[in-house]
Amino acid sequence: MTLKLISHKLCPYVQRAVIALKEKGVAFERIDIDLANKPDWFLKLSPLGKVPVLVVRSAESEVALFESNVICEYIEETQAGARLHPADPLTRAQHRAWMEFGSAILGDLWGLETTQDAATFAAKRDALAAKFARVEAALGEGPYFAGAQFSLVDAVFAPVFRYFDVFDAYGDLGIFAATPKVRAWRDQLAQRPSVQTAVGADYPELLRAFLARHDAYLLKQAA
Ligand SMILES: N[C@@H](CCC(=O)N[C@@H](CS)C(=O)NCC(=O)O)C(=O)O
Repeated sequence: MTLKLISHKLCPYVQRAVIALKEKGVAFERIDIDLANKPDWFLKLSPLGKVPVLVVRSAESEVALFESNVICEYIEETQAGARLHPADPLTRAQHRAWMEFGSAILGDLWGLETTQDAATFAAKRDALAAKFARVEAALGEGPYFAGAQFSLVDAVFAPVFRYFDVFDAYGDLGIFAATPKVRAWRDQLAQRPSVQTAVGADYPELLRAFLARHDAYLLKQAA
């Protein structure tokens, strides 16, 4: 079986799949596409025209999986290596719920990036801080979401935090001020090799250029 991940260099949903594959030590091919100019072959594979897509090829078939959390689950179920889900069904279900929460937070983050006025920016920032307060309440003693064991919840949140690394360069957004456990978790994830290598060295530069294209309030604040 071969695995091919259709990717975009900035996409946090792609990164969670990359982190899961790297944590498992699985070989895969990564193909970056331009989302502003999607190739026809990609549009045929991806029903919503979104990355990531994982193309699973065997002697019998070639299947294109979409939806990042589904891709992570498939990787966990089929690949050897470290277990990225807890064995207990109830705890596993809780983990899946927090993986969904990680996607919801990304939606809020997207709103923050593309906001162009101060009042909307402040409201969105506060909404995001409130969501991280819920994460704070769910965290234990660390270092990872579930304690000592790195899990798919960590794979989902690591790229969320990585976005903030770039925002931090533009001043403290105040989002993590009241969430010390989230801050410690974020610092821990930043040291994980799978997380560090999930994006290229050009990531910060590409993200800044992306924000500039969206005329983000965030960048104006820094000017
Ligand atoms: N629910 C999807 C979201 C993926 C997603 O939004 N990907 C973005 C890039 S980060 C995308 O492909 N956008 C292209 C578009 O919507 O045209 C998942 O979890 O895989």
